[in-house]
Amino acid sequence: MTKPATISHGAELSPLEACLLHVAAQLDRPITLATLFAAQSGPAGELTLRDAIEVSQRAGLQAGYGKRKLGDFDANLAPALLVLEDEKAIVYHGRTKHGHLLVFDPALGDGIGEVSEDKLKQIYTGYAILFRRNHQEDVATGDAPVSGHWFWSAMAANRWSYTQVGLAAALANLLGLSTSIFIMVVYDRVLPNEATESLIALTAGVGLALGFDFVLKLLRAGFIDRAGQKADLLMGRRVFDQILNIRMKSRTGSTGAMASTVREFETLREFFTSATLVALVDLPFIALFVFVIYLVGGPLALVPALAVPFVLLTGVAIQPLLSRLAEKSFSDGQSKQSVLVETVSGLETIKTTSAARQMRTRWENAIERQSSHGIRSRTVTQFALNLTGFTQQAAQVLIVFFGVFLITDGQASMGALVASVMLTGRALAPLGQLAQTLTRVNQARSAYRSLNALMQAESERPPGRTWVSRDGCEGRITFKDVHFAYPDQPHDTLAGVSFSIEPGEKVAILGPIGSGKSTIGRLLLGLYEARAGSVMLDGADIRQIDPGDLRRNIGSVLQDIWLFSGTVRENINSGAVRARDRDLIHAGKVAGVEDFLANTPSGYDQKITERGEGLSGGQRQAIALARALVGRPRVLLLDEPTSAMDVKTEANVIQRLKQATQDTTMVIVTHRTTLLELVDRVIVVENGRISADGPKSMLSQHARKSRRHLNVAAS
Ligand SMILES: Nc1ncnc2c1ncn2[C@@H]1O[C@H](COP(=O)(O)OP(=O)(O)OP(=O)(O)O)[C@@H](O)[C@H]1O
Repeated sequence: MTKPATISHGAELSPLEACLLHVAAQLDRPITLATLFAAQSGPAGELTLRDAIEVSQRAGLQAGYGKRKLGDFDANLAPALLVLEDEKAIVYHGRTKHGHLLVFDPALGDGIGEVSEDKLKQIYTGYAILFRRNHQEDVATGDAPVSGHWFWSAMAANRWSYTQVGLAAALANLLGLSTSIFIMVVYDRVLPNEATESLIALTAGVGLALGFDFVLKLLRAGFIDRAGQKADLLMGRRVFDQILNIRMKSRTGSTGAMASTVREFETLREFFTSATLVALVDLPFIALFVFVIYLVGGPLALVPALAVPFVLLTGVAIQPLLSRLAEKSFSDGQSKQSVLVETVSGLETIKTTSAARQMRTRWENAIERQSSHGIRSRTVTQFALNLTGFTQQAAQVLIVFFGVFLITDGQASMGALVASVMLTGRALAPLGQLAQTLTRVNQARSAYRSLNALMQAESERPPGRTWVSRDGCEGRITFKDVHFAYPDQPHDTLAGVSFSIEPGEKVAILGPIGSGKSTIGRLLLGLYEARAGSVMLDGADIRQIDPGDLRRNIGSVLQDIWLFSGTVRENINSGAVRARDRDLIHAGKVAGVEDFLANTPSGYDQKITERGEGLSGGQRQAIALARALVGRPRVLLLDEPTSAMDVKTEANVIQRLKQATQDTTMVIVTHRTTLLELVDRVIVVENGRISADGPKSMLSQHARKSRRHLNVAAS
């Protein structure tokens, strides 16, 4: 048996992944490993079929998954990905003259081989993914048609469900006429003639219509639910992916506000998948009811014909007010959420400082505003609701009033009057919910607006964007006259920074606080882009490298350590794609994680709470360091990696790190002289500029001057 496809740092590619990379390369829409890894959502971190389709679409391919017989495959369908049993896959390329199939099988290496149709039939699941290229222009402009608008394309995908809802509503409304007509016929024909047989036949007919109506309503609810589920599936992931891929500079507003915006996805989804929509669908049928009243009761139709526009106009009149109130209540919700998130995440600090009062005041202000806007919104809604109720009842009373005159004049029958009263009630019924529906329309619109702004924010992975795929890297870092300013900052944080670090070189970046040291690291990781100049890895501008590939090759420990809830193992392994146990243990040893895990019964499976609470600062740093090391990256970027460790632990970590990273390019941002043991060269940054760059010995030659200048603490 041959070995499975591998990538440079050892993680194995599944057959599906290898096949997808092969197809994408064949169709000239290459997919980078990083893109592939970023899409994996299977339980064991593997690529699912759904992920495969999503990745293809992002890369500018149209991909369709479905059932297809092996005999149907001809040259037009190549290349196609055939799903085999046991989670295997191959790529179909065509047929030979003898009827054999030409296939790429990742288990057999890079070439294309032949296989007989009968042999393949035994393991083919019957399902395949077919691919087609989007036009190059679509890809270049980033609007590949398959991806479409995050919201409207999902709605469009539901068009059949909504057509069904519309048809069901039309039928239900037609059937709704039956009871009124039934009563009219009973009054006018059955009662005077005592026609019991007709009565039985009519009752059976109406009974049938009511039963049908009941089933239709059930079906309608089912269609709407299905549309909701589909919308969830199509939009939910896109919204979350956008959060993951949003450019740091586009991340505006607080964490709470962003979370609140995303939560509003629920409001939007619910609007399009709830009874509210049904109420809107019923609106056009009012005209039908008024027309039937005209047929039945003649001039009586004037009453609903006037009542309906009256209620509708009231709705239109309160619309701007409701819209303004919905916007306000939306932003109130955001501020409330911001205060809440900030308070909960900073609880320890808030308790130990006098910030509690400040946060409570902000919270109370937000609540007060929300409640006062809520009251106003409810008052307006209630007013409209009462007015509609009043109009409905007044219309029915008026119909009876005029109806009596018409009957006396012989222009209408008793049955026509009763039917008109019932039909008027039915015609005005959808208007009863108009005020609430309008409120919800406005809420949904506010939610859509802010979610759309989030979805339109600049992404690191815009659809259709392709990168040059690079597997490994040598580790040469170059900054060429880099200028950079944070968003909304008037001054450049980095003003013309240039340096070059050779593969395997170890460099410390020193400088006073706020001088721009960490910013250099953020630019290297591609978290922010230089305003002018370029940041390069192995001679390639990092803007040409897939951000995932870039960060996979640069192991980093940032100044603010962030651990997520889960086990120590999960936290460390998140630093690599499918990390192997031996890499985990190696990284844990070097970073000093094993030292403190040795005393725990669960070892690497020890649970960590959110943000690593429950661990000491030094322990958190050790886990973060192990996370940076586990993928055995060619570049290490460490921003104060040991600042919370005691002297002995730090010394041990430094010794082990020195041995483990002999070939690694290392950039350490620090104030601590102890870490200088790891480096050969220092770069000094002051006010966003490089003020010195040279061998480490430069520090001891100018020790006193440097200390004062660089803020380097004595060890
Ligand atoms: N996200 C941000 N938005 C706006 N300004 C920022 C942001 N992060 C940092 N800055 C500003 O950029 C400047 C440089 O910050 P940086 O974090 O690079 O400093 P540093 O040299 O690493 O400092 P320290 O030694 O304190 O870590 C600071 O003046 C800071 O106020």
